[in-house]
Amino acid sequence: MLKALVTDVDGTITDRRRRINTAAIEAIRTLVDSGITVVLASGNTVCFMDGLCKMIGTDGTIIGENGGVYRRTFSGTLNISGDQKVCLAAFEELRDYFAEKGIELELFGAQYRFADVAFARNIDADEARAIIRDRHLPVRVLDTGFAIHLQVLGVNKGTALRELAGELGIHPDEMMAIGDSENDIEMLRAAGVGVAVRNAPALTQSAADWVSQGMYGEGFVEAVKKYYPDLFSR
Ligand SMILES: O=C(O)COP(=O)(O)O
Ligand SMILES: [Mg+2]
Repeated sequence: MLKALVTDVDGTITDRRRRINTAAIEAIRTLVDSGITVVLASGNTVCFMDGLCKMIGTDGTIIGENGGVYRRTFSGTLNISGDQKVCLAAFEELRDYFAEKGIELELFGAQYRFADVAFARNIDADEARAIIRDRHLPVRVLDTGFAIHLQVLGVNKGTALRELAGELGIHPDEMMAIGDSENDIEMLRAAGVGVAVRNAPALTQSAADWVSQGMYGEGFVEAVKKYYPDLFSR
């Protein structure tokens, strides 16, 4: 049996408007009560995810800031593998570029972030990518559908999944990962089983071993039932 489930949050256990799917919460609790480690893996901040883990009922093992941070259990040490200084320097270049066009970039949760930079989707991510490329800045632009993030190259949810697997004493092949967006691609590849929910873009779907029929939280529940049939047959 797959020993751990690593799940994205926004767009995977929530709908497009970020309302959490209550059947997904129930499914996660069934896994946790059966001894499966459930890891929430998001672009979001540690403090946001801590509250979410408490209320859903996991042990607080998380991957945050798109792999820039990860931690085993609520009381574990927070590992910071991103480099926020580099991301902030790139953000300043983007901020100045878009300011000249009369567009103001709105940072998300800056005071709560350790490793990456996130801001509102009021610009075209591809235009930001072109600026980053032209200026040879060592960051990647990620559009999650909920925010735009800047992350240093070589850090993503997949690298964090592998490192976390080491801390948990299990192999990535014994893990299942579920996601909905381009920030999930590496973790879908890194895990033994990678699942994309139906609302995921084509590139994310093609990185998955299996794609659900249902969208958002319904797709999540479908995947959990498919890969853990014994836990849901009663
Ligand atoms: O923080 C975001 O932009 C999206 O978060 P997610 O990785 O949970 O989908
Ligand atoms: Mg998502």
